[in-house]
Amino acid sequence: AVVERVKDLPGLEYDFVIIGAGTAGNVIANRLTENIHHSVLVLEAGVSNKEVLNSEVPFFCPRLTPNTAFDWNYTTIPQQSLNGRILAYPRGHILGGSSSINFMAYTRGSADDYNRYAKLVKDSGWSWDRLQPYFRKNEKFTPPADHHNTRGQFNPSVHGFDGINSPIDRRVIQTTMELPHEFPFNLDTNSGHQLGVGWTQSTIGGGQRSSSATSYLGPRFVNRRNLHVLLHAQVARILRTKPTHGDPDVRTVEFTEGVGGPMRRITARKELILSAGSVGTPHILLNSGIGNSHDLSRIGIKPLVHLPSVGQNLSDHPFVVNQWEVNSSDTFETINRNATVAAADLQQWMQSRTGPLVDGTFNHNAWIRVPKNTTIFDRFRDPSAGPNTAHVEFVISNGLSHVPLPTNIGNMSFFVVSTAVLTPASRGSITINSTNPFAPPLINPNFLSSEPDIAIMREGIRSARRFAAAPAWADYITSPSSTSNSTTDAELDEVIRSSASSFFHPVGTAGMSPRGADYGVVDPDLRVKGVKGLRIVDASVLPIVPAGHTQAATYVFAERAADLIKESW
Ligand SMILES: Cc1cc2nc3c(=O)[nH]c(=O)nc-3n(C[C@H](O)[C@H](O)[C@H](O)COP(=O)(O)OP(=O)(O)OC[C@H]3O[C@@H](n4cnc5c(N)ncnc54)[C@H](O)[C@@H]3O)c2cc1C
Repeated sequence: AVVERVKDLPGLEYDFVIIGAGTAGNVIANRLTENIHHSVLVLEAGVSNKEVLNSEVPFFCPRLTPNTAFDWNYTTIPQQSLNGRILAYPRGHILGGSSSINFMAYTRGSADDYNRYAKLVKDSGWSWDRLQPYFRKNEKFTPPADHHNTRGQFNPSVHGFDGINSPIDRRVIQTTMELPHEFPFNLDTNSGHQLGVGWTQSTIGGGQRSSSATSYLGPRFVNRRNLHVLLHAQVARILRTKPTHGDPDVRTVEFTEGVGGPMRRITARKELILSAGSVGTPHILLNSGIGNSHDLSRIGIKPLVHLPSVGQNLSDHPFVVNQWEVNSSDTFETINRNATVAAADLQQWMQSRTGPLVDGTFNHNAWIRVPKNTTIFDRFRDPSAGPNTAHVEFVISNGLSHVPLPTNIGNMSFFVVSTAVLTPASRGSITINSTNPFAPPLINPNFLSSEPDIAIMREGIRSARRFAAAPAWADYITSPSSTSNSTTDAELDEVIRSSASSFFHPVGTAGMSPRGADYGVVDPDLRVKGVKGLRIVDASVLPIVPAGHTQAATYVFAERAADLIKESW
């Protein structure tokens, strides 16, 4: 059951206590309670996902962030390489975590990404091949609610089976035929061989969002007698359970009951599982004295374990929007600027889960490597996980998706290609500067601080311009891109530094490393180094960001983690 008060819980004794009912946390909650002898409590700071319309209606996903009740509403510190700008850094503050507020793209990255993880942590269990059963466990492939024919849009053999037709789809596919060398069509970019242009697969089913809350905590699971979820429970820190010899035993957690409510404590009988995400997880560890002891002592926090990698090694994807004016009004701007149109579409969605709102904000992604003739890698090591891994992604959209729309666009409509650097060399951090556990952490993605990142972004923008210059767009696009005057490296750099922002994919802040390594935060079985009774299962353990949106990797890591935990008990 999901409850809002401690008094509504059956008691305060649980085998496992999970911190964070997010993407990964709910996978663990579901899988551990398959065994009726295991009792689980999940502590979630955020609100219920029930009847949050913008979380249900796929097309309204951009309305969930930033600055809403469903977002932690974090901002970054000023970004040095982005002209000192401060960026919004959304994270889900709702049952389902970021899976309840994200843009729903389901992209696995490349096989290279996972094989690199296995190598980095010296555990072949995290390789692409060995993770296949978990990819399938995570997925129930369903036909889209717009009833379009999906033949030729994905490869059934690489998937689990337990309103597209946007007006630009035809032109995207035509581009793959006109420029097959740079933009080949790829039947299924989730097969491990990601390169090329493919149809987007999304965490949408029956015309509405599928999150970890609607799936892993669906009614038949959340009502298990051995599973309880407490909302509005914000965890402050993890505490030593009892004095022990050797590594401290840390199965006790301190949290508030309700916003600003009293502090409570609870101790897991078996294990505490930290699933608060790439920002929340290092934040809680640092509040608990688990981090760089010198830094923690300096701000007045008593160190418990010296783990200097906590909060470090943050990698995230920066992205830039490229837009071209078009001669059609059959674009997202029409829904986003016209409340009457939106209301009619919503009416249709409510009645039948059909119409334009059943899809997210893009139907195609392109995964590309920078051209072989660039000189970038004469000077820098290629940062990709392997030769079949993209450096750049295009997210191809039928218009601008954020509301409110910019005020300076009048009645214009656009074709939009967002370019993201998938293989960043920059590393950022999550740190704290307060002993108050509820003060927000300092978030520094440190975007584009490493030279190859900006060089790759430049190539991505040039490549997007070539895409839009294909004959397929000639009778549609009516003006050069908004940044077309910028062509030299220096001019492009200015466009990038003045407009890049987060693609929302931070990982690595509690990174996995080989057993016995003197860096990293968790071992390959996800146990926190130097303590007993605590594991981390969420995106923060991925050592490097994959060349894909991060929810698929998070789900799949969590599925395997659940098996590792079950094996131990
Ligand atoms: C706006 C946005 C768009 C995105 N779009 C996509 C996309 O299209 N495709 C994709 O693959 N990925 C996308 N992502 C990224 C993806 O959603 C995340 O990588 C993934 O969901 C992370 O899962 P997680 O389990 O690590 O963390 P989360 O799902 O964020 O879960 C963490 C949970 O812990 C809770 N929590 C945190 N701190 C505390 C505390 N102190 N006490 C109690 N509870 C706490 C949070 O409230 C949250 O519920 C997007 C993310 C955002 C924010």
